Amino acid sequence: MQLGVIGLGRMGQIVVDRTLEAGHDVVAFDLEPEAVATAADAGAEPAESISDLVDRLGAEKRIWLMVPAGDAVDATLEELDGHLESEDIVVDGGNSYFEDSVRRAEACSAAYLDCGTSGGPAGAHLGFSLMVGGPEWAYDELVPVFDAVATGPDGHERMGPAGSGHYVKMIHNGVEYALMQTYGEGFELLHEGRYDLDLENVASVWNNGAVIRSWLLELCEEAFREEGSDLGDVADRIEGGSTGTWTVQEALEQEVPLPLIYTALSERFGSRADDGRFSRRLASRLRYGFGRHDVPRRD
Ligand SMILES: NC(=O)C1=CN([C@@H]2O[C@H](COP(=O)(O)OP(=O)(O)OC[C@H]3O[C@@H](n4cnc5c(N)ncnc54)[C@H](O)[C@@H]3O)[C@@H](O)[C@H]2O)C=CC1
Ligand SMILES: O=C(CO)[C@H](O)[C@H](O)COP(=O)(O)O
Repeated sequence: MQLGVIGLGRMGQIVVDRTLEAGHDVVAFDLEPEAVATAADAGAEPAESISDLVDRLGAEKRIWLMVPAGDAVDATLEELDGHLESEDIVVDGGNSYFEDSVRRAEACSAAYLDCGTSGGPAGAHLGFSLMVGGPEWAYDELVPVFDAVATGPDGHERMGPAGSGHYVKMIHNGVEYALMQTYGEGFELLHEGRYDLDLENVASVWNNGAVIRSWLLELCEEAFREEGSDLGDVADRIEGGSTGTWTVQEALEQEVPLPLIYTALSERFGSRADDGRFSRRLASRLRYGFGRHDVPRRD
């Protein structure tokens, strides 16, 4: 099969490599010429623009987008518009908002597959886990590519109609936030607690047979090995947050309680207060108000 890949960053390059390794042909484009050169070194046919990429693809075009979620997806689809027919297939493998994917599927002249992709660049050697939404015929047609990009045939599934792939990935990310938060809390208590513990050793022993073993826990072990038990100079600030925000918004709309995911998201927002949390400062001042307790002051 011949696949066009647009967006050759951390994730897109892996899509290129794995598709080539499985014996397929790849035509590759990115706004950054260096990224296109890297894909060409790996064996892909380089394209100079999106219309050049389209021209290099055969009659039935299969195109995988791996650009940042949001405007970049719309901009790419706008450029593809006019070059696509109903027998063509576009896959969006990024972390797009599922309602955007429903809208794009309706507007796109080709069959549109929204594909939630999990595994991250660090898991690429195993292949990804792919959650796909959209028309069944298009999913079936792309099975050889999904087999290549995923861990294998068990690493991808069609979830349902348009939007369902990105919907499942959005909630996956909410779970990811909460798991990271709970490992963080456990290790914080171990770090602050009664014993002087080597946290890499704790993570390692937990990863060998413990109920709570997982890939994220293996990554905790790696973090303590590389940064030390006190996490060295890693700052108390967590970026990201869009997929977790969408998960919480959806839960509010569906009236489904998910306090753990909400708390994990709140911790991220709280971590970004430059000057300490206003709410905690007010609570401290109120303790003086009612109890004449001392108020710790800034220097
Ligand atoms: N990094 C991760 O752990 C994961 C990322 N994702 C999602 O995959 C998508 C890509 O992520 P990354 O590869 O990490 O981002 P990245 O920032 O490493 O790569 C994005 C690439 O897209 C290119 N690009 C941007 N706009 C473009 C356009 N209009 N036309 C052509 N190329 C364009 C950029 O030049 C860049 O090379 C995002 O939606 C992200 O949320 C999904 C799962 C895991
Ligand atoms: O989808 C992913 C992992 O599964 C991406 O790494 C995503 O960026 C994680 O979300 P956030 O940036 O909000 O932490």
